[in-house]
Amino acid sequence: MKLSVVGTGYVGLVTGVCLAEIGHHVTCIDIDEIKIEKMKNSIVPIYEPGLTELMTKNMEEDRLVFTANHEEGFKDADIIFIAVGTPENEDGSANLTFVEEVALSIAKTAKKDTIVVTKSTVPVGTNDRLQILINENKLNTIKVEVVSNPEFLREGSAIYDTFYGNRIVIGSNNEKAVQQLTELYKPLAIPIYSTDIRSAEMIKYASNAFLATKISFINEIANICERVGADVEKVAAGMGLDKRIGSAFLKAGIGYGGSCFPKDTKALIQIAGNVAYDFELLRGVVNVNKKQQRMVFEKLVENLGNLQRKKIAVLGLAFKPNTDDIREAPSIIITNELTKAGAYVCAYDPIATENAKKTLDSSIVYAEKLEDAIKDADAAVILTEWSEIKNMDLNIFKSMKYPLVIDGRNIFELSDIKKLQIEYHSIGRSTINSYDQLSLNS
Ligand SMILES: NC(=O)C1=CN([C@@H]2O[C@H](COP(=O)(O)OP(=O)(O)OC[C@H]3O[C@@H](n4cnc5c(N)ncnc54)[C@H](O)[C@@H]3O)[C@@H](O)[C@H]2O)C=CC1
Ligand SMILES: O=C(O)[C@H]1O[C@H](OP(=O)(O)OP(=O)(O)OC[C@H]2O[C@@H](n3ccc(=O)[nH]c3=O)[C@H](O)[C@@H]2O)[C@H](O)[C@@H](O)[C@@H]1O
Repeated sequence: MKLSVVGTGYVGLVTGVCLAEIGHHVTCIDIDEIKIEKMKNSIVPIYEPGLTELMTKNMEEDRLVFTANHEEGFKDADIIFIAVGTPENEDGSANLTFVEEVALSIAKTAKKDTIVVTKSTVPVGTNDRLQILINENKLNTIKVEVVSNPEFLREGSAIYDTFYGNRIVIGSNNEKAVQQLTELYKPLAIPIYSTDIRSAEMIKYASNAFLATKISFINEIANICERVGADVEKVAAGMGLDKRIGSAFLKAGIGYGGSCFPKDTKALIQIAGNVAYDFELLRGVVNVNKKQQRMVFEKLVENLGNLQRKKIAVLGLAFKPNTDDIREAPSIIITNELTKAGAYVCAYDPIATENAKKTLDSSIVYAEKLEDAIKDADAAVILTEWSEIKNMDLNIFKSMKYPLVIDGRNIFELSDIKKLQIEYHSIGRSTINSYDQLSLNS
């Protein structure tokens, strides 16, 4: 099939490349001409494991091309995927400007019957409105069928998720369109769940909101564990053994970040609000997350006191490992608080530093190596569970001025930490302070 994918971000580019890999001819379109030029030269503009190799392979095998010109990109398309951003408006609702621009552009330039597949996360009712928008603005006598096909991939494992996802959701009342999409996805051998458009749109928000709820729930449990002397890691493991609960998304930490959970939870609260429904539970989830994102900073102040001129090593900036994405990363909030408090922040991230430089306070210094960030620091905070940080030689903490470590991701075993002379605080687990004990004993 001949496909076009509009938007070459984390979703669009991965989708385009994977669809080419299963044999389709794909044209990826983006308004960002610099991005398009890069991709034409086999440069992937984002960090996503495995993407460069797969993209280059499919370009060489003539199944993948790039253009900044919508008309050229739509010319031969049997199916057009919309994968542009739907960022958050100030009131928390989803900004549909980019999606609507693409729909209008399809209406004005498409010259053959086509299916328009919305992969972008859009509020319930949006696809119906896009259908009307296209029908009312069509310049050619063609049939355009709008279908909802929400995306469930995760950054950092986007290619794996595309090939081995749990389900593909197709929302449409048009049997022919569903059949054509089923055919398109057949080589992936992933179960297809076909439903009406509005339910498909809601499945996306409900799924993200549910996962966010699990995270806020376990974070609340973690905060209680700290006060009652239980260990959240053990609690989560014990809970997860119950298949009805499941062990996924029960990792306590510094709250969820990223380009989707924060915006999609707020958008769903808005979607509910628009029909006069107060989604109380989800408001709680969002508020708990706000509180949790500040937790590392608060633990730091509690244990170090005044942060003026203190060197704080910030280990990890990306919102999760294996991505360069720092959109809504807890590191933004924490480094802001640190700089506001007069601390000298020395940050290290294996991949996300370039993006961080564009977003974080200009006073932040970026270390080339993990050990450079830690050396002579008054405290270190761990914000992303990169394997490089997880597997670091713990003796590096000896080079700190005072070995206070606040681990926001519970990446170290307490038994390993006990072997060091260190003051170690994590989330929902007991504090280890062998440094003070040792200094008292000596
Ligand atoms: N990032 C993720 O892991 C996931 C994102 N989603 C959803 O997918 C959508 C896209 O997300 P991302 O890929 O993260 O976005 P992104 O921000 O990484 O990329 C969006 C791309 O669209 C391009 N664009 C904007 N307007 C355009 C236009 N008129 N024509 C052509 N290109 C245009 C931008 O230049 C940019 O390259 C969002 O609705 C998001 O909620 C869904 C699942 C996973
Ligand atoms: O709509 C989206 O954009 C995507 O959002 C998430 O994917 P992603 O944001 O890439 O990453 P996750 O692995 O879900 O992590 C999100 C955040 O939750 C945090 N998290 C995750 C799991 C956990 O147990 N605890 C926890 O704090 C992570 O550190 C991260 O900050 C969903 O997992 C995807 O299914 C969805 O497609």
